[in-house]
Amino acid sequence: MADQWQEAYDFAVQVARAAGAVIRKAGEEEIKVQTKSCTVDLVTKTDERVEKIIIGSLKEQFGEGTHCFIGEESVSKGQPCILTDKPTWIIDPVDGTTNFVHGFPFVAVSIAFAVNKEIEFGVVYSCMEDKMYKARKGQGAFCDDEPIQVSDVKDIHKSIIICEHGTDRSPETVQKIFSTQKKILCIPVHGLRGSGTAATNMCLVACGAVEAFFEIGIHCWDIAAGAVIVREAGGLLLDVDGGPFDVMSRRMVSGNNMVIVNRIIKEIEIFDTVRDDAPIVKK
Ligand SMILES: O=P(O)(O)O[C@H]1[C@H](O)[C@@H](O)[C@H](O)[C@H](O)[C@@H]1O
Ligand SMILES: [Mg+2]
Repeated sequence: MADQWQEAYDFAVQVARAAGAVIRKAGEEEIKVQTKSCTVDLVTKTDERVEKIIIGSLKEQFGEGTHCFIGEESVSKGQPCILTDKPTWIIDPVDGTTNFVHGFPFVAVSIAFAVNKEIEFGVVYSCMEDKMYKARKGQGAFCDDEPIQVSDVKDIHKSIIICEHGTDRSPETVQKIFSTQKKILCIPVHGLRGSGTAATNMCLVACGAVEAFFEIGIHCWDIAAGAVIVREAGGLLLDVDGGPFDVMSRRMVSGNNMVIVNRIIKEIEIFDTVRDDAPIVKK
């Protein structure tokens, strides 16, 4: 049953586009900002509304009960964040909420679909740029229906690397993040960048605009769709310690080839995070 999930893939593209239109419209109105885990972890009514629209449409299309859902805002309200073998949608309704709040024009809808814990397809709609990135396992990666490919640069000195700062502002963590960035910048590389959305960053790796993107502290909904897009564009993903990529681990290096990725890994100062699927400890 080679094309078992084609309908779901096509539908995800449609849903992401519609969700992006809602975000664009909401960006023209007054945005009320609230916080989640800390004062720099922002959320808006649009994040919640768009997640409801996406999950509602998917349930209507595929039937309640047959598919599982992991959505950023549902998890923050206490829904489980466990990836099982069942068909599971992994959704970030607004990746780049801080950008959205500030009018910084990189905001993405990220929708991934996993079966047997493997990501079958991913859709990232960069809604302010109106760019639709998508990939299905074994079928290549696309931006607006044009095939995309990672860069062929092997010399780290000729690379651009994306790194983000995340939302953990403890001085020890910030120190490690800046120390890592300083070491990479001084290799030297051509430049460091960051769009403020992990999903978009991964698409920038996939289309060859940058050579690598790494982050500790991201969540499965930030990177699940991007992961299959990077792989299908010829890139690779690893854990920040060089081990296998684990979508629930909150750590990831994505890049165009092993030479670049291994060189980045050498410089990363790792700090602790709690896995997305860790049991919730009641206080
Ligand atoms: O919370 P949203 O969905 O906007 O996503 C996160 C980004 O994707 C990260 O790369 C980024 O570093 C931030 O942690 C940001 O929170
Ligand atoms: Mg996100």
